[in-house]
Amino acid sequence: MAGRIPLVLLACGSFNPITHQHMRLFELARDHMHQTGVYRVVAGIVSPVGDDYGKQGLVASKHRLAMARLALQSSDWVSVDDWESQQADWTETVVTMRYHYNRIAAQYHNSKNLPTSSDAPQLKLLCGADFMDTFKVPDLWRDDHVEEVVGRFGLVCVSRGSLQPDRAIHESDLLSRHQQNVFLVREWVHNEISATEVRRALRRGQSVKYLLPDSVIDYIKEHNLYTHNSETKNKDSSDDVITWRDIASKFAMMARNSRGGETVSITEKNKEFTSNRIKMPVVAILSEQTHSSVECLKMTADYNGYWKMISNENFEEYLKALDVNVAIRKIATLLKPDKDITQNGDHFIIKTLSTFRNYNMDFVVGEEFEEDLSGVDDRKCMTTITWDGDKLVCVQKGEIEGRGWTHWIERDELHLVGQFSCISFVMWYSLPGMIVLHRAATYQK
Ligand SMILES: Nc1ncnc2c1ncn2[C@@H]1O[C@H](COP(=O)(O)OP(=O)(O)OP(=O)(O)O)[C@@H](O)[C@H]1O
Ligand SMILES: O=C(O)c1ccc[n+]([C@@H]2O[C@H](COP(=O)([O-])O)[C@@H](O)[C@H]2O)c1
Repeated sequence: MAGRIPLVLLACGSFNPITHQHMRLFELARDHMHQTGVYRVVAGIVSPVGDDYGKQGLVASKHRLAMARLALQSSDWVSVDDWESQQADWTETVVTMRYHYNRIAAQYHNSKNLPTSSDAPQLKLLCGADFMDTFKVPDLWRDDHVEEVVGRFGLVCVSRGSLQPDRAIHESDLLSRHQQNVFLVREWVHNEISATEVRRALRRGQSVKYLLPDSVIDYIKEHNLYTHNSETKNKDSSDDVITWRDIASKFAMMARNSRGGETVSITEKNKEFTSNRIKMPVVAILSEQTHSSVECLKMTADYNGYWKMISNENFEEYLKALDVNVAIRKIATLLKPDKDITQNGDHFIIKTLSTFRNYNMDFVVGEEFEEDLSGVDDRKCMTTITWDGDKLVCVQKGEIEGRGWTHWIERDELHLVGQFSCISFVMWYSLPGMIVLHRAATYQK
């Protein structure tokens, strides 16, 4: 590793409490940065946010620091730093980065026995994909701060669930401009440990063993940390106190966890909301203009997943009406194609997979595109998919009138109805591992 740039990774967050996955972030990031052939990771820092952050259920920083220290006893390169949490007010991330960068640079310059060829260490922010997604929440981050975080320092971002950080970069001019300084790390072992879920389990008296180190579990028990009472800390006392931070954290949580239907609704316009609970970098003024940005945060149902077909009604009739030849019809009706759906906001990739043929759709809701149905009935259509509430409604304009389909989710079942003028088919999918009883009558057209 001689000649490489020494690198320190800094992770900022609540760590409420620290989990195994927080620590995995460091290991994944270090491997990735070593693979670049450019960097040599020399240290990692966990920096828990101060108590003024005001996030729901945030226990005192002395406990979050103590738990992080216990957890990281097994690491010989990652440590916990209390500077951020000791500040009188909530501290913006870039301020924490500047502090650590200056501290590390001073140490480097004061060090007597440095090889002359040694480069000064760099500092990069380590985060999960949900953290990077919060950059786009209106008025949450100052643009010049994001510019400094990614431009001056740099970001190492680890994938989380179905969030697509490469798309977030593509859609942001600022992030695209500094793309060479944003390192995306793919976590192949999907690990959806979330501190929120850990706290929920603890409140319910359920086991969190193997999600957290035993020493942290013992600490939580000893100090009776995560209870129904602690979770109400910083909870809105009044419905009309809405801050951008509330919206941001709700948005990030929904993006990560939502399984349908959850929305952020702002009922009052042109009203100024200030928070007496947390120090805000901005005062959120919900004007007509910002109201519409909040509307953008609405999450519709989450279609992500690998869906197994469990029922298929009237499909042969439908294919027949589309003039699909008898041989293909026979094969198609014997198959049970699965749906592999990747959804990132309004961007969808729907793969229909079978042993005979695969059919892929890649679309953005609301944007018309030319759909080539080769392998289905070999026609072309101008296709637009729109939201009708939580339903995805597809209109396929072309030779056949009234052609289209509708997808929707009920509990853990995905439904598909395809139709044109007078004929329709119904398909029904479940996530693997679910036991679903077939109640055809309920779903007949
Ligand atoms: N399972 C995970 N995969 C990838 N990144 C994660 C994961 N859990 C946490 N992180 C990242 O760790 C950092 C600190 O996270 P934080 O303390 O907010 O924990 P969290 O599990 O995200 O909490 P919460 O459940 O309350 O949102 C953030 O950058 C976050 O994106
Ligand atoms: O610097 C900012 O403007 C800024 C805006 C929003 C969030 N942050 C930081 O991002 C982290 C988010 O942590 P969490 O637990 O809310 O996911 C936490 O360390 C915050 O201080 C920072």
